[in-house]
Amino acid sequence: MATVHSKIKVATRIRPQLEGEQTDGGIRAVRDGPERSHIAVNNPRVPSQVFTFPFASCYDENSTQEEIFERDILPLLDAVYNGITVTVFAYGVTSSGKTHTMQGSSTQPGVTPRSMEALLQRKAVSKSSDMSIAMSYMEIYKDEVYDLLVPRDKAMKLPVRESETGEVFVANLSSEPIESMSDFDALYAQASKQRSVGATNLNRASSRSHAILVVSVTACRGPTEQALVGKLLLVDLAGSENNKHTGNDASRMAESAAINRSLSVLGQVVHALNIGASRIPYRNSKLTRILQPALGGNSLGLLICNLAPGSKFRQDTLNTLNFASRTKNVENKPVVNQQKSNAIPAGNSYKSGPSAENGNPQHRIRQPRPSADYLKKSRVSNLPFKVAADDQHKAKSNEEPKATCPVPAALGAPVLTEDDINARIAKAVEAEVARRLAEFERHRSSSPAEGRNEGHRGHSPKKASASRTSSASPRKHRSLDVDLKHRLRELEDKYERGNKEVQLVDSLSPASRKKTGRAYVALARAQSEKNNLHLALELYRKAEAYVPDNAKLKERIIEIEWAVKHDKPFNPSPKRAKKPKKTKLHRRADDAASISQTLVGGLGTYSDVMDDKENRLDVMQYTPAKRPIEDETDRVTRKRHKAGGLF
Ligand SMILES: Nc1ncnc2c1ncn2[C@@H]1O[C@H](COP(=O)(O)OP(=O)(O)OP(=O)(O)O)[C@@H](O)[C@H]1O
Repeated sequence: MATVHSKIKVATRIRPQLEGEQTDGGIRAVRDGPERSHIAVNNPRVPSQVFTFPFASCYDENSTQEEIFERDILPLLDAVYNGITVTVFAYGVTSSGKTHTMQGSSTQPGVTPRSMEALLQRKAVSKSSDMSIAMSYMEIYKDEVYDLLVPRDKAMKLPVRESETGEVFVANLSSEPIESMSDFDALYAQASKQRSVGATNLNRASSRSHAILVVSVTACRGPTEQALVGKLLLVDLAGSENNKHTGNDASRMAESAAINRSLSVLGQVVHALNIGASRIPYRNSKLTRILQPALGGNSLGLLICNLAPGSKFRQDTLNTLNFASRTKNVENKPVVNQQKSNAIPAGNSYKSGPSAENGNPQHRIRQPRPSADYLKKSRVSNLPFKVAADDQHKAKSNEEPKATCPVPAALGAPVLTEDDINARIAKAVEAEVARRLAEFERHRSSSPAEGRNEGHRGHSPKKASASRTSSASPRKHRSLDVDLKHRLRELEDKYERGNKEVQLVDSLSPASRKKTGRAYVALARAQSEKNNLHLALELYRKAEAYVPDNAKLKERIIEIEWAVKHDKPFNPSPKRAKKPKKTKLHRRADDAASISQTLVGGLGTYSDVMDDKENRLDVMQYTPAKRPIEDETDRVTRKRHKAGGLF
């Protein structure tokens, strides 16, 4: 059976306006039909432009926790119950409502308590007496993993490892059995108190870490001695931060840098998956390493993008929507996790450590590490959705190459390995052959009519038919052959180019990347001035491969895409008013912020990047004057000298 891919589902939610917050109504959730909706964002600088971002679910300010749970989460719990890993992650700028959506409050419980309640209810009504539920809870703080079920003063940094089957896991992470909601509430409340939270200007209780709750559901099914082990990962990401707004002090700034860096890697992983890169940078952060199964791997994924309605968040909103649009193209290959039930202690899927009470995480209740011989991934055909075939183990990982510990294929992470690409090319060629043969057949079967037409052109039908069978057919075959070869070459070239480009980007220093990005921007700009929008778009996208975190560039791409889609001329947004020159004192005060932000290059750091002259891409600040294309290089060079930096 063929492998079935499942794309990450994306839901968006606009939070209500907070007290004292300024909004201009520039962002709306619009329902186009029962299954179709989009987010509309006005371009405040060009009022006639409305950017639209279609998603599976778009929730507006009035949406309730219940609505989101019923529509988007509940259907996924079936999958967990059937042995599949499901990852739900909340993403968005700081104070956009991620924690509210995932955790909620006592009066408005969010996704996490509702999911736990639903799973426990399922366990209660389940005929299977051997269903067990357990939870682990961790946070990633400054790129280190800590166990939230362990008292804070005893919590050690936990390593992220990989089992021999390729399963990525957090070593020594404790796990507690859950029998009832009161069990869960007590543990969760205690653990949540340990999560790193701090006050910023934007959020009195801003999450300074990414929190990942893992709920494992083990169900032993009948006499087959097989247990299905489904997992639900509920991820409350820390928000990307613009330190202009947060007013962070030095220690918050370090946290902020770590948050933005990991989110930036998340964006890079999604970008690499989108362009079919041969190397996906999962290992560049603990967050992406742990979320690897949900990002082009073997779990089902739901991304909830939280949006803040305030006008000062407009750029962050566009960044978030941009990220969401890319994420919805990421394909996973979900598999069912099956274990022999005799490998699992009766009544509970977790081993008890010798001393759970002593607080030492090394000796607490731990997750079993499934060993290669009894961990088996298989297909289950009667699930409410389709899952991947066993050919996962044939695929190669597209993780970055590793000398000592290659990622085994059972991990299911690979998307678009070399073999995949070849398979795709072969498939595309096959489809092309089939299409052309069908066309050819159609053509042949309509020969009498053609004969009549040709008769009109002065040939006798007989003659026409004869000439077709004697000479036209081989000629057609020949041209078919040439066409196919040409197409195949095109596809191969495209793949080669894509790979080379990624390799090239990887091999360049950050400064060279910026330079190359800028060169593409200059060329793109020249083309957009000439109204060659398709070419300009292509060049801007190329530039993006070199500077993936430049928010302004992303915005420019969205604007041109909009113009191309609506067949409208592209009018660059008006130049922004120049900021007053900063004094030495101001500049010094800003230094830490802009340098760390620029180095981090995280999503949602646009203002910081743009305010850092040295690194400015200056996409929007060009004058749409009619300059000949050859002047562009000079202009860029001149500007670079003037700025004393790369530009
Ligand atoms: N849908 C909503 N309804 C009512 N209040 C909300 C909603 N979403 C968010 N809020 C409120 O907005 C504020 C910020 O929300 P929250 O703390 O969930 O943001 P966050 O994205 O998790 O922020 P951070 O990344 O800084 O942790 C909170 O006071 C929260 O109660």
